[in-house]
Amino acid sequence: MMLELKSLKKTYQQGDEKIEIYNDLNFSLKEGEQVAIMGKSGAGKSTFLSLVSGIIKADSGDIVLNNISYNDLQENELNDFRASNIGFIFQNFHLVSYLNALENVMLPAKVCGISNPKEKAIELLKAVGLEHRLNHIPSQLSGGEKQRVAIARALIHNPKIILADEPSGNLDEETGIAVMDKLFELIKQNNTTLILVTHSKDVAARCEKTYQLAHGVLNLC
Ligand SMILES: Nc1ncnc2c1ncn2[C@@H]1O[C@H](COP(=O)(O)OP(=O)(O)OP(=O)(O)O)[C@@H](O)[C@H]1O
Repeated sequence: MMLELKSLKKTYQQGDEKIEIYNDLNFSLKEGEQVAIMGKSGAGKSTFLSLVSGIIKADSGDIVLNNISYNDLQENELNDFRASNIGFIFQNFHLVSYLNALENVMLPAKVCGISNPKEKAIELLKAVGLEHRLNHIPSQLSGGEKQRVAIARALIHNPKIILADEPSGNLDEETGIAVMDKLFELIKQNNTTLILVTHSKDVAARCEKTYQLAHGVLNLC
């Protein structure tokens, strides 16, 4: 297995109250698999992605990605591991506002010390149809263009896995479809593993499997 979540327990403290999100969450994913996660608002989908990314810690249990156990890593090791192994695509794009499209895409490659970041970034921006927008900063790009920059950025360091949180959530239907077409084309080319959180059945249907998260359990649909 490429990714395993073993008996994860996660609670949040809200004032005096403890909210339990998962008590015993188990999940596994093979390399190159694409899965969608659906579920009601508040079910814990974003929490799931944050745990897999190592940004937040579980109360107990373990996550193993590519044979590396998160429990065995110090915080700085986990940060390095995340930077080189995981790509992110968010609903709100999360581009750096003062960097142009090319510089935004080059960022993860620079962090990971990948060679020829500029050539690779240009290649990916061409692949998402943005070769004419290399020098535009985010405020000069449309929503669909920003999301395509975010897709190029998520792929530049050849991550083992991409975590996408409502990647087409802020786009009109037609643009959302075009952006998803591009994402899936690139992911299949590179055999990249994908976990995609979405409220859209159409987007989920592009994945090989769909899980429903409810009451702290992931059920295959
Ligand atoms: N840092 C936090 N502190 C306290 N409670 C939190 C925190 N983050 C999330 N929660 C709570 O945990 C629950 C799960 O949140 P999460 O964002 O994972 O849900 P979600 O399934 O992604 O929801 P949505 O579809 O609305 O984005 C929610 O009830 C939320 O209020």
